[in-house]
Amino acid sequence: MNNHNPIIALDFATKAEVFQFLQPFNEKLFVKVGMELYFQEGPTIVNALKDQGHDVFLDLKLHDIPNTVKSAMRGLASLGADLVNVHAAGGLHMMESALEGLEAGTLTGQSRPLIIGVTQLTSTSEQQMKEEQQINTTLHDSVLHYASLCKQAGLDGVVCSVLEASDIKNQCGENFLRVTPGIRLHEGQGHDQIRIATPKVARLEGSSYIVVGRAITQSKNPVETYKIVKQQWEANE
Ligand SMILES: O=c1ccn([C@@H]2O[C@H](COP(=O)(O)O)[C@@H](O)[C@H]2O)c(=O)[nH]1
Repeated sequence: MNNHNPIIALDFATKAEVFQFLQPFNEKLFVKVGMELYFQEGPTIVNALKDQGHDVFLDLKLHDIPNTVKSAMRGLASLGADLVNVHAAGGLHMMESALEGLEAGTLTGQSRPLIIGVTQLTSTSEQQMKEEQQINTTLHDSVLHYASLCKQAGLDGVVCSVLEASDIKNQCGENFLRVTPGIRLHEGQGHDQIRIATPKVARLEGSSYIVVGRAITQSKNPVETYKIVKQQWEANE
């Protein structure tokens, strides 16, 4: 997996829309398949993207009882995705089971997909977390707590916002991945996201990977916007 490439969230409804979008790029990308696309197109969308040489993050955020998640991960392991995830809120046992399923389902000769845990969604605010989830701490501490739970379960990293990336790096180590959505080039374009940052801030704060959806997919010129995002993300200063 190439962490110089921003991960493009392919939040489209059909395979046709995806390949129309990808056609002008003419290069190997790191893309994310989420629920919208996977639930409509199924596993073949992962195979098709891999056949074109792209790295794939399969973002299905599994969250169920340990046995169900283990069996689901066993099935997902053979699809060829490079990165998969679960909700850390499912708990330590669920995350350990997810990892076991992934290891059991990985085909001989293939490497196991990396697995990360979603801490607090980047669309969640501290007030919302306190009122709706009844978690009585700061959002920052909740994210750090979930990160240490993910590490304890043997996961490879977390999904978090840029705002927590540097403290997770200090707490869990450089090699523990910080995958950060909620990326925007400009203020005031957050849509439903609450904890947002630019690609440049993500780099400075120690994100391992950035996930960028609408800023690229809904821009007038997605290839040009991708280049701007990548330049901010990669720049050596
Ligand atoms: O906490 C999370 C976890 C996952 N996502 C996903 O990332 C993209 C972000 O899309 P934008 O259009 O750049 O907002 C989207 O597919 C989410 O499902 C997230 O945003 N936050």
